[in-house]
Amino acid sequence: MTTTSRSPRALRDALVDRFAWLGDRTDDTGAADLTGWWRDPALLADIGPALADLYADSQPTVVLGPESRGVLVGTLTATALGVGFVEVRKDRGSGADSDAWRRRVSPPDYKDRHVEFGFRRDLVKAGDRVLMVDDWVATGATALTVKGLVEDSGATWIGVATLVDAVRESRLRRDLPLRSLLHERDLGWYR
Ligand SMILES: O=P(O)(O)OC[C@H]1O[C@H](OP(=O)(O)OP(=O)(O)O)[C@H](O)[C@@H]1O
Repeated sequence: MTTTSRSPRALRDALVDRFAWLGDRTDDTGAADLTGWWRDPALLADIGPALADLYADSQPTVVLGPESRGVLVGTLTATALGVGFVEVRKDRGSGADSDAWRRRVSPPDYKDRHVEFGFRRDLVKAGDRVLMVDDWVATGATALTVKGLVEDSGATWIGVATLVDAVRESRLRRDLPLRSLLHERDLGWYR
């Protein structure tokens, strides 16, 4: 267990309080303004430990976070766990070191995009136990693609910890598996 300064209920209330919707909400995460969460020092300190606690008994050896906000919340979580962190880069393109890079293209995400995700092969190895962390999960395209990359590497996949669960297919919660601090409906809007 890591340590948060407040109960899960109080943390959820603080996240809801600091959250804002922008625009007309037609753009899912594009209309969700999470920036208030990072501005509150006490909230910033609690987010990593709270995400880590979602998988308290799983003993990850590394945390993976996709660009861009997965890098922010993933780093907080890895720090709370005392393990290292791997950036999962998007649409990195080909480079001279392409053999060193593990890549997969996603199915359509919440913006109907096919995104290429990747990380350096030597950063995730067989024997690692991998926790993925992100701010928001909608279609699950990002999470499923990262899961595939981890399986390609021979490492053990634990699951996904996210701040907000906005999944459209509930089977994803079991299949990924996915655990969250908030559901989209806690933020005052639900399809
Ligand atoms: O479940 P999915 O449909 O895959 O959507 C979830 C992803 O979308 C958001 O990232 P976004 O693509 O907006 O990237 P950004 O953080 O770089 O803005 C969010 O941070 C997740 O990574």
